[in-house]
Amino acid sequence: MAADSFQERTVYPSYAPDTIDLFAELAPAEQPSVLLIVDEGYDSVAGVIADALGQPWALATSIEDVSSQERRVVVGMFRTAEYAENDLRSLSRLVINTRCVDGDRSRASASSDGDWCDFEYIYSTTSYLRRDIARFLSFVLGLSHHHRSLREKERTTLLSTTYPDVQAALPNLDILSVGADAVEFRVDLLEEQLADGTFAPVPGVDYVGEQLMILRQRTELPIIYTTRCTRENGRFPMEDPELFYKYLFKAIQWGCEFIDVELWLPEELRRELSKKKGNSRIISAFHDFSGNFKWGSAEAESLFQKGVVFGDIVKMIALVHNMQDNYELENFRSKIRTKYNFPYLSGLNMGPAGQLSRTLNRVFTPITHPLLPFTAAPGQLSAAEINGALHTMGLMPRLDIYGVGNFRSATQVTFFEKCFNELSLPHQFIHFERMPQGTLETLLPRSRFGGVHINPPISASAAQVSSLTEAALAIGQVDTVKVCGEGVALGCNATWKGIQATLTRDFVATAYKGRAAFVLAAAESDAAPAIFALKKVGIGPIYTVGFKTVGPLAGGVQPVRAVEDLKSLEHPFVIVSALPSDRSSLVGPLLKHYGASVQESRTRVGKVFVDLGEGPRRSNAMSIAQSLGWTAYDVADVSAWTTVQTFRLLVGQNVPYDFVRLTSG
Ligand SMILES: O=C1C[C@@](O)(C(=O)O)C[C@@H](O)[C@@H]1O
Repeated sequence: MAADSFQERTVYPSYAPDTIDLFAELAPAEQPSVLLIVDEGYDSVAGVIADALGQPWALATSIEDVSSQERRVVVGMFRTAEYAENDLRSLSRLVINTRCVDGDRSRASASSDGDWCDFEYIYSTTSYLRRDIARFLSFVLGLSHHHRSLREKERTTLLSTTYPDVQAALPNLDILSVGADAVEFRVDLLEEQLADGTFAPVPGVDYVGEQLMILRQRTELPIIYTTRCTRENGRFPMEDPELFYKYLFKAIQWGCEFIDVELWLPEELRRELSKKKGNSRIISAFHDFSGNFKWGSAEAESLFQKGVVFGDIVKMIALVHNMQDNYELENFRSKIRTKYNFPYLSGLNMGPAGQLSRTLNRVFTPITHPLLPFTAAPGQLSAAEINGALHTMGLMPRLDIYGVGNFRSATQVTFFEKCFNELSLPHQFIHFERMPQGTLETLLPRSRFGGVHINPPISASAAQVSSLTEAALAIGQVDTVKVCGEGVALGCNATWKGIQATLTRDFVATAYKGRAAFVLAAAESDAAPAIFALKKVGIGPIYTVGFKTVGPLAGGVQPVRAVEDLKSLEHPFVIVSALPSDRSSLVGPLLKHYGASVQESRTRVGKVFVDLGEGPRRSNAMSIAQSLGWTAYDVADVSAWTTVQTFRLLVGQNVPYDFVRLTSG
């Protein structure tokens, strides 16, 4: 990119609620063609990866073996096979080096050097393997939506962790990351203990990879990978810029969502990282600790111009001593928006005098937490402190957020109150058991009305809202009404998002592409969010049992009228049951019917069962599904993901799934 090409950058809408959801967006074009390099004795990872992708797999001992496989077959080739780097490239497959850190380390290979592989997957079989694999693959295949959903948020924050060993963060990570949109992994602060008891001056690549793996297994948040140099309040030595390149390039290969690239690094290195970044995004970072930095200077503007060449986000941070510097930063921020049309400036002042800027910045504001060992920079604030300050300044008015319905109401009230408390949000959660007709009309005009979550949902045609999201319209149901601007109420559906998040927790979206699904329900309305979610992941034919689909969701959906029909239908990859408890005994026989006939090949047993039914179940469908080797989720899994979505829609803040599970009992 030429030095002045920032003017040609794509500019994204600063705020667009989920109206941009289109079926085509998530449904991937085709199944990927993947080659895994595996160590002998560790080849079972190829089966797990293939299963997460919903593709068959095979092992190969030579390049010729790989070439003879169909492209959709995930091939695991032993590292010991004879091959040259060019051979790998000529296969036109996505090459992923795998590295297990369990057990006898001497048998596992060290981290790879160079770019002979596209990505490197570091794993441990002891816990969370499947969820971690699905997340990694979704990201490297470009199927994750972190960047898009961050773009859509009005304010984003990053949790600035400062651990010498991330293991120490794990017990508190769920609570630490309430309100955070990303977690910063400070590579330079890691302390690797060597065999002689001393600490490595720079943590080794293998150690860093393992620490990253541990962190990623415990948070669904995107990672910001940072190698902060000594001059900018970090510990990475500056003598050798190549060292930074080596570690940052590894971050790309490890599938980190964001990498922090310091602006002082030679242009060549920054260009190279930008060329190779794939789906990762670059944060161009500049810190000034001199205490003399002037936001109004020509230097500040030219630093921005330099940063934006290879930076998707530009971070500029200066140590200040005067309140005036905050006003100058705000002028600078608005100049960057108007003159360069660039909304992704993260501009901050460090030191106590700069704290105002930490409340006004909207892009990846670093946050600390009282449970962290120390703050990563002078003047850093917690999410609670920032929210408190915003409220005091009148920038975060107190809102009344309503919850309607009796199902799980007690836990929902507790959950919202806990989050408001933890984040020092000024809002109030008000709960009604029922919503008599006309309630919404009376709530909407109230000045403090901040939105409502309605369970069970109301019909989209009856919702008295200004507009509907595409999802709410197609599903025909509104479960959340949020306020977007004065007097504008948007009717949304969060349930389908909860179902979609559940479906893609252990499987990559491509696994669903073109495969069949069965949906069981007593009425279309009970199944509509599931059908929408299934269409979003590109599922093939959907067969319905117990109801018929009419209206916007009917395309590609076919009712099963008689048991004999089953013989002629494609075997399902997914079964979703939304049956009420008194009819839930229908599910078991269907699962058994297809469970017994899943042996298409030894590699394709992975199938998905989702039980959306509430209340006591007549059958133990979950255990039947699990005993047949299916991945099974119940309504509590879906509800937790739906709560994550609802909280985000209504309050604009992120809460981790595990925190929701924790607080919901
Ligand atoms: O760049 C930044 C911002 C920061 O320096 C701060 O001022 O909060 C903290 C660092 O961890 C982070 O990498």
